[in-house]
Amino acid sequence: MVTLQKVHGSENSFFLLDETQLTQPLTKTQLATLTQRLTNRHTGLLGGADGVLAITDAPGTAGKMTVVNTDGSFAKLCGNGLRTVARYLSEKTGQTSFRVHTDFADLAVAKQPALAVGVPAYSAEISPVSFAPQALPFANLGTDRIVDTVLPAIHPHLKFTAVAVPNPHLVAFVSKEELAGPDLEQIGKRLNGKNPYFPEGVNVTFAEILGQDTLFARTYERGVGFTNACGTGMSATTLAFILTHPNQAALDRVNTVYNPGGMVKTIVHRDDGRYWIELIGNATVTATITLPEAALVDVNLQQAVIKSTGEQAAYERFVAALPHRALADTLTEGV
Ligand SMILES: N[C@H](CCC[C@H](N)C(=O)O)C(=O)O
Repeated sequence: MVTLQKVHGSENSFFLLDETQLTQPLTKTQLATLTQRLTNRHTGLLGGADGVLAITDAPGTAGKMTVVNTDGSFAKLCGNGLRTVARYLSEKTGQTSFRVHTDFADLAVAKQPALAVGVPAYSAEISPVSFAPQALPFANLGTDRIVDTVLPAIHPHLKFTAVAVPNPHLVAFVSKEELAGPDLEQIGKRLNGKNPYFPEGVNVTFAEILGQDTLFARTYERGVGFTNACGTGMSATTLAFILTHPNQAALDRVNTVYNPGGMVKTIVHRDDGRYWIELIGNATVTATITLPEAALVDVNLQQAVIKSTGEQAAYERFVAALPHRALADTLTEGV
């Protein structure tokens, strides 16, 4: 038998699969097929999700995280997901501060004080960071560095910042009206379809500046579409905030980033000239799903036995007490 977890960070939800339970790891094709079925709002379980987080052994770290989007594409990183993987591996190994392996870096994670009763929290290192066109990649935009830059091919007046953390992000600071308007979806769909600018797609975030060190972020995700939160998106947005609004944000200072699913804290660090972002937020497990290994491999979900953990009620109490819920509630996606 195999047990998966339904998890979320800021209501950015995933199925977490520890593949070390399996007699042999899934192939990339099997993982992509499983993800497309399991996360589908109609054919999946528990109303679907925003992706699958697969854990495998990795020498020298507590484990490796692989991120699969709902469309079956693989992502270079997932910030909200990394916090839930950190919790899973912490509870599996008893460690509270360790590294998780990804194809691009071994990332530091740590258990943090709970955000509220019944709302466990973890921090996750978001890195490596690069502004280089080759890192996103982007092309045909008339520049090789996009920081606070108008890109007329994409929008007539918004100023964008493009950064890989290491998955690709395009960020713009907008008004409350723009945040809820049609442009984010239009740009997100266009740059994640066949286009000459971001050939591998890009996560697009619109953020409203609420005050010093305080943002509200909404993301149209590469390979997924709108989600309630995007951890790497909120991390990239905080870095862009510091670079483009230096009188309202600063390195090594705690930022609060609200999103339709809740809230995270971010701190941008710069060590030896290299940026990395510390992402702190909830790691909630809402259910466990148990089924025979053969059924999992064949994506035969009828035999799945689902058990609720009861944690979601505590998370909803925490979120209900947050400011900016009125704005969030107009933007929340089905979990
Ligand atoms: N869709 C993203 C991966 C998931 C990132 C997001 N869920 C996060 O929390 O960072 C991509 O393909 O780059």
